[in-house]
Amino acid sequence: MDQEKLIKATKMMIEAFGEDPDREGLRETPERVAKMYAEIFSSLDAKRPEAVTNYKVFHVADTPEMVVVQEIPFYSMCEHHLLPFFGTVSVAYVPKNGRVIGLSKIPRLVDFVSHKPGMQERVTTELVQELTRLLDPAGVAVVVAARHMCMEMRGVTKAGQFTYTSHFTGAFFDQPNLKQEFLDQVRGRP
Ligand SMILES: Nc1nc2c(ncn2[C@@H]2O[C@H](COP(=O)(O)OP(=O)(O)OP(=O)(O)O)[C@@H](O)[C@H]2O)c(=O)[nH]1
Ligand SMILES: [Zn+2]
Repeated sequence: MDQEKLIKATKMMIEAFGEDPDREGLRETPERVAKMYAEIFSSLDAKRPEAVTNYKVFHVADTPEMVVVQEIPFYSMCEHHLLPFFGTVSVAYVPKNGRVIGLSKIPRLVDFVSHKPGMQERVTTELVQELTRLLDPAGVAVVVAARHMCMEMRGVTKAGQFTYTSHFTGAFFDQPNLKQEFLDQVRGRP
């Protein structure tokens, strides 16, 4: 990420607001903002989740029916307004041939797909795609519940609403009872 450019752009924005970029409270703001974007858009630099951590696959003798990780908090930025959207992601997968992944890798994948400018729909589908690529499970289920600051602090200004998105593949798509079991676990828990 081009830190110099971000520093210059932030200074220009402060000037465009009609504010004084040299006043005490704002003097170091361009540097802070540049560092902040490097952090919250870290996936633009990493490009692939494997650049941040390994995604070792483990083998277990008895394959569980499904693995569920509930309500993983996430923060992202909408690409339309560069304002935050945030909430929780619940993820489940059905292992194939005893293949499982370290549990912490699922929140790490959530961070990877959300640390760039995006849309809630893409957080949802990219998470499914990455888990499928890394583990090749028999099915993946993802439900995202999020609040969008671009709908709360500006524009339509409707506060406190959750937007839900979901994506189901493989066994979750083919077997309605499995999908229902997952939904029963995450329902009403935004
Ligand atoms: N589908 C989807 N839309 C989003 C997401 N985040 C923001 N948006 C919407 O993106 C749209 C951008 O629409 P535009 O008409 O170009 O922007 P705008 O004039 O600022 O729209 P308003 O928000 O209605 O004032 C808005 O309707 C936002 O609510 C998201 O994650 N998914
Ligand atoms: Zn927006």
